[in-house]
Amino acid sequence: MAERPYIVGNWKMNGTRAMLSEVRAIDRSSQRLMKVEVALAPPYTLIHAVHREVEQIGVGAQDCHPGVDGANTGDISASMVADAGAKFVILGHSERRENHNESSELIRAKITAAVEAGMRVILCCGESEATRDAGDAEAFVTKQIRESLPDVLDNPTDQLTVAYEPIWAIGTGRTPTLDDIAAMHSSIHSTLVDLYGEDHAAQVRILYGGSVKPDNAKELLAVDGVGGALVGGASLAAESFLGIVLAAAEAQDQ
Ligand SMILES: O=C(CO)COP(=O)(O)O
Repeated sequence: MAERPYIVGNWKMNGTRAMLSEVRAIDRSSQRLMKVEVALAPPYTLIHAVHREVEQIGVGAQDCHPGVDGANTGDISASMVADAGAKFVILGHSERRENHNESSELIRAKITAAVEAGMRVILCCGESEATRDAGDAEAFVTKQIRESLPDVLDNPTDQLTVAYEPIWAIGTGRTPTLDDIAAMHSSIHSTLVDLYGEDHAAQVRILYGGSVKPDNAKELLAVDGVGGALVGGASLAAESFLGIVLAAAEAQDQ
């Protein structure tokens, strides 16, 4: 991978202001790990507070509405999260696809809105266990990526990160084999080459997500084509998240 590994914490529906002390600890320690790019995606309610707290690490959102403004009670637009301090948005997470019936078409509209608001996007993709067992995982993920990416990405190098998160590995303590991860990341890279050409695709980091912990991070991050990790549960405490950041720095040295 061309760039530094990228370790992103997705706090999901967790976190109150009491957790800002964890953010401070993550930020201050990440200062010593210049080899790794670190970011957190807290819930909307904490984006601004986290943004004000950090000096070294990035801050992002977990979603945005595809519209610009208007009568959408309870929704938050891309420019609103950008105004709160977010520099990127996670889109297409399987929890949103499942719990909110988000289609690839809607995700495409959200990516467009995020990019137009000047933000980077982490596009999530990943198959269910049934799809993997049927031998269709790579075809499924390729289709998800092709259908979710809009034409507006004129500069994917700066605008896009892809996160491969097999649904059955999220929050379960299970992970694919290292060979399966390598094969999927290679397949995703090929899709990006088809879409954007070799030079651009080489710069788009492909993260792995799903039960990344301090004790498995080093081997997962050493897999060919893995450019970082999208971390759920283990990002909620500074100690475990920093363990993963440290593993990324070590994997980089090897
Ligand atoms: O969904 C994830 C990150 O977006 C992964 O969650 P866990 O790390 O808790 O498995």
